[in-house]
Amino acid sequence: DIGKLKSDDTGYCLKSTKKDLGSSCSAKNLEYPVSVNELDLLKQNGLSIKTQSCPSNPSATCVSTDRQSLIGAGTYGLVVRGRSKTVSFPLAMKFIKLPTKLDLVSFNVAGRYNRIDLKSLIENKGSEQSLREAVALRLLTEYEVPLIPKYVSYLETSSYRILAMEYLDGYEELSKIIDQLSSKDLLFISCQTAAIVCNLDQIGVSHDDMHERNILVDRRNKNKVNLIDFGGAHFSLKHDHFTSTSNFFKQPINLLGHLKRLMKDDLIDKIQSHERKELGRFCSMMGKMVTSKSEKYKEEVPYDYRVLFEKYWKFSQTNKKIFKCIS
Ligand SMILES: Nc1ncnc2c1ncn2[C@@H]1O[C@H](COP(=O)(O)OP(=O)(O)OP(=O)(O)O)[C@@H](O)[C@H]1O
Repeated sequence: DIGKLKSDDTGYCLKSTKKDLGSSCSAKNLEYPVSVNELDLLKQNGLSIKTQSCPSNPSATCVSTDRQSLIGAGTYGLVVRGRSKTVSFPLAMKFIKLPTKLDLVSFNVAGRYNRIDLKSLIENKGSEQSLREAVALRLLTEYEVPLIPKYVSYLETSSYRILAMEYLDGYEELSKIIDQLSSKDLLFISCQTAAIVCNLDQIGVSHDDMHERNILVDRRNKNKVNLIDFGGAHFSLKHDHFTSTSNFFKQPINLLGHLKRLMKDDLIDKIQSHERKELGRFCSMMGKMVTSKSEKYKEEVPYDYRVLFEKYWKFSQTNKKIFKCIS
């Protein structure tokens, strides 16, 4: 993982881009010192991480970045393994150093369980303010949207913003394995991604940073997909923003290229052109297709979408209205 990182002027590690492949990030940039108070705060919240002495100052304590602890480092922070007393699954804990220019959102909470009030979030108005990614994951966890890391906790200290979420154990970035996958694998992975996107769309969340690095795949578990990195997520209930189109059908260029080759008759091109005319059409057609009880209703779904949904991507919907891809 360290091999794919690079250092930049500000001293943060950045994910490598195509241009800087091979550059490395010095260990100093992975130094995240933690104070006794910060460790206490984690403990009070039932959270724990592995620590080590800091490489540049062995008398200080740092977040451990050994092989077992380090998950990765993105543009904003370090992601390490952790544990929580309140959940049974392992955690991915994202540490973001301050001051980092961060995208925060305001919202209110309501009800017995202090759930996020979606309307206040959409309007970006409310008494609470938090990191966009933490709010998005918390909202999706509250709505029980599957195939997204579950939100566990969010803490702020004088040096860090810390997001604790479910660790996706055994998953790999699609970008790293895409060339080793069969046509059948790619169809199933893209189908699951489309289902996730339409589940987000129903709640009013658009990911807005869809690319193969953020699509994680578990090859040991029937190519199960999870979507990560909600730092650029947006909230709206117009149902016309994402929809799969502006993101899924445009951004993961490599995946899209594969799909174009796999699906006959320029199907993806045709659907893209429908989507350009009417944003939101893809997810509404998916909904129509899964709720059509008879062939007669299905005939109302335009031809290109029917071919896509009957031949390549098959969906069902649970009683909680969650779209699922049928393998
Ligand atoms: N919940 C998770 N489970 C497993 N791995 C994760 C999880 N979240 C993030 N990662 C890994 O940690 C690394 C950094 O995460 P992420 O992409 O969220 O960081 P970022 O700083 O927002 O990155 P970006 O540069 O894409 O904005 C990635 O390599 C990703 O695969």
